[in-house]
Amino acid sequence: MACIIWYLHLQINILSKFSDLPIVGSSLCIGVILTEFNNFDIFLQDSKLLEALVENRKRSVAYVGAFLLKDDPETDPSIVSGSDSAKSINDLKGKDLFKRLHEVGTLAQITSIQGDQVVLVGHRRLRITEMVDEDPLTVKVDHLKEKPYNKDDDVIKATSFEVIATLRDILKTNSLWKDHVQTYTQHIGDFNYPRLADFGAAISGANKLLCQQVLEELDVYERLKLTLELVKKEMEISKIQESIAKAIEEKISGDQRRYLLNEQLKAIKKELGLETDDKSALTAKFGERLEPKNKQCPPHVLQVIEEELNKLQLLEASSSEFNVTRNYLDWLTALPWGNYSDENFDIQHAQKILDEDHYGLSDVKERILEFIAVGKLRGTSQGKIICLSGPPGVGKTSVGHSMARALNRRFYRFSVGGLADVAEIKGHRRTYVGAMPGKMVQCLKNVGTANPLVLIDEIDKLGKGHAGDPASALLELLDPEQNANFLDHFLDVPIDLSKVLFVCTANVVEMIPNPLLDRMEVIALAGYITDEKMHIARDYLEKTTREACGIKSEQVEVTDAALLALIENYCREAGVRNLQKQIEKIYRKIALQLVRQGVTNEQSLKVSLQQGAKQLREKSTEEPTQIADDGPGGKKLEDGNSHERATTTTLTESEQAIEVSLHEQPNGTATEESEATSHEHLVEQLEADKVQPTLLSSDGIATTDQPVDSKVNIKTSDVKDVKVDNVIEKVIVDVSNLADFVGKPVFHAERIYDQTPVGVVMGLAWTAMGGSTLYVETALVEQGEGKGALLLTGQLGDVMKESAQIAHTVARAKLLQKEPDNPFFADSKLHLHVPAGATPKDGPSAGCTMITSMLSLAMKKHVKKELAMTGEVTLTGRILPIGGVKEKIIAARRSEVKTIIFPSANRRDFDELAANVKEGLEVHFVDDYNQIFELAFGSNSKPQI
Ligand SMILES: Nc1ncnc2c1ncn2[C@@H]1O[C@H](COP(=O)(O)OP(=O)(O)OP(=O)(O)O)[C@@H](O)[C@H]1O
Repeated sequence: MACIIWYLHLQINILSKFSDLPIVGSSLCIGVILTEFNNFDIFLQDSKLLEALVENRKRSVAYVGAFLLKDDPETDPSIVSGSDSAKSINDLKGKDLFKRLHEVGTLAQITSIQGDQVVLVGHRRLRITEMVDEDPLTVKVDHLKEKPYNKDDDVIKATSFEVIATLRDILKTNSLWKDHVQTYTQHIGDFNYPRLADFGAAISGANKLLCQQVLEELDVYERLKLTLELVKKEMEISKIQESIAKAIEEKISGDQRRYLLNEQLKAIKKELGLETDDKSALTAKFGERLEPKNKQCPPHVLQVIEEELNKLQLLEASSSEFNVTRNYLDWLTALPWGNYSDENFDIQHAQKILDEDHYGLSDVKERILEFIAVGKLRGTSQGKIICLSGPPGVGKTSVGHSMARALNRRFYRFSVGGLADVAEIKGHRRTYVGAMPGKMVQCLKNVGTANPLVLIDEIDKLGKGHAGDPASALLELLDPEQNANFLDHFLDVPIDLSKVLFVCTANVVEMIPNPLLDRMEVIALAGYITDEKMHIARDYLEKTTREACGIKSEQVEVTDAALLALIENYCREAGVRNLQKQIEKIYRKIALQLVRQGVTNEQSLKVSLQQGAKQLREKSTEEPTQIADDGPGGKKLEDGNSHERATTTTLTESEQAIEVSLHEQPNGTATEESEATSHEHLVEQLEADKVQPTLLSSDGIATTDQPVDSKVNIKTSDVKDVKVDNVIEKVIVDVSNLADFVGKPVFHAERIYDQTPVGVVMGLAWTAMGGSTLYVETALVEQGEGKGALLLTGQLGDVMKESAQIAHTVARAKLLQKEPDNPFFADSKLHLHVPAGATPKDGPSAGCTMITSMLSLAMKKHVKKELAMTGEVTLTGRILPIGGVKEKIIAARRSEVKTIIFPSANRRDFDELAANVKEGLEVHFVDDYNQIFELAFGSNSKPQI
């Protein structure tokens, strides 16, 4: 008992110290989980308590009691931290403190005291019985012992094992527990069940209230169960901790990996020069690009480039501004500053190239040569804008191309047909998203020289934009006065376009905006007459098409008659594009025909080759005798393979059948005897079939040559390599089979009448598609006094309608002059029609034709046969000039007109025409309608009865 008293005494002091423990925080748990295997540090703030402890220790009383406080905010979740109760814990003394203590606590040994730090080791359980002193709090206690238990109880054993196993598992996964491992392994022999339960609970890190439960539990089995619960919970926490750690580790390592890979990628890109974002790489790239043109590059451009490069360095690589600047620099450095191709002013060379590419067009070629000659004398060819005008397909674009070739300039073509946006020419401002420079800057970048030949196609079809006027922008571009400092909106630095040679093309010159037209040198390409088309077709179109189709000239023949028929019946327009299409059509069909033939040949060849090779191999093993070839050029048999290579004979069906029957000999091998018989039979068959073997050319197309004696070839084929002469299989396109290639004629003769009836006269018209003939027909609708009137049909435009009114008046005056008593016009309602009704027509040039048609009806006289006329008429009967003389003459020739009447003012145009265009025509030039009257109704014109 003395011992107990001693203990009690000690513990009174210790307990009083414990009143301070809540302040120290971590020491709270000590009150619950102190075991003799662990040391715990606590810090005491209560000086009185500390003094008492030091005093006790000096007296070798080194034991205290440690108790957990009730309602402690750290242990009891129902107490909100910072509340009044939590705050006042430090101030608790005496009874108040006593009431707040849990009854069961731990007897702890003080192992050291350093300042306010006290190190405790727990030993056994205590229960408070009564309070002895208030400050420091001193209490009486009972020592508690576990309830007796059966050491061999299986359930207790099993539970304890489970606790141990769980603790081991936790130790494996949780590194925090490693410190405890040592203690655990050191004292493993000292463990009994209650101590194991205490140890497990002490290191579990569970809630202190739960630990207090373990402390208060005196039943060993129950205590073990409680501990097991705590360590199992700990195990789960460990697992969660592990998975959290793993996930975080993965995330971190993933990020790190990505970072590393990115860095590597950057390094690789840089190494390969692909690094786009790298500013220094970009600067180096632009610098490198600019290096060769540095000297020729204008200083103002160099300055801008330098400024932009500096700006680029300051910009964030991911910013949009950076991309804009980079794009801008890209364009700026890509332009061929000061890089010119050497111009060739050699007239002979130019003539050669122009003749090489185009037939005829002598006047056009002459104009181009003149232009080059001027360039030679001046040393430069800029300053002029050439406009090639004419109907479609007359070669405007290709003449432009030839010009570039002749002058040794790079060629660039762009079409402005329907172009309505000025930005297409002048570029967009850089600030817009997706901004692009204009066509000219694109052209310069594309061609890589600063003096290309730029062909602006379809300039007459320029659109009218709501955002600016493209014609005005073109003016700035084309005008030699302005284009030395052409300013593209995107580029924003002046570019010198004065060295660029501009060639425009147009179908109708009148449609070109006047200020533009004013600056142009118009060269008209009128269209081709039949004779010219024949030459173009023969010497140019056919040749190029044949090559394009991979056909050899000896395989095809298109006769002159077929070509003529093609031109006259299918391709009557001014240009030759349609003619080109038709020729292509013919050649495509021929190509198909040849390939089909070639494929058949190839297949049958394979069969015969296999057969022949097999037979030869058999033969050469059985009968090595060499047999001379009796065909021309035959060779001695060397081996089966050489035979296989050389044999190129095609067999007919019957031949193949025999080959197959040979092949199907029993045992798979033909006997020598049966072979001999079979071959004889084969030869007979072939003779009967009149087989014409065809030789395949290297490209798989059957080539043709001389017919061969199939008997000789086949006879030798089983022992020798066969040398078969080619069979001619020329495809001939003639008038008779032309329709098989190009279908039925599309055009029928423009001539409706052989001899025009009374009231009908042939006129000549001009359209954007070239010239054409047209009839003006006048008929009487009704007659009666004062009924004179004029009805018009045939989709006539306003000008043509007016022209008809004028014609009516002039015709009336002329009739009055010629036949004063004839009241025809005053009393007749006339109907004037111009076929074809579906085609809109306009213009004043049919004036004289209309008058003649009306007079013919009035006087009931035919006009002269094969006569056509054109000319505008004034009210007084004067004849005014018209346009498109060449086109009209070409159209007249097509309609087999022999006599043409033109206004006198057009004589100059006529004289300029080539002799072959004028050939065989009787052309009259007139000033006044009276002259036409004489020519149309001359002495041989008789009134109709
Ligand atoms: N005199 C000629 N000699 C040889 N080939 C010609 C001749 N005239 C035109 N061609 C050929 O006719 C085809 C059409 O010519 P191109 O495309 O130049 O016509 P275009 O007048 O520019 O037509 P569009 O007004 O429709 O643009 C080209 O293949 C061209 O080579």
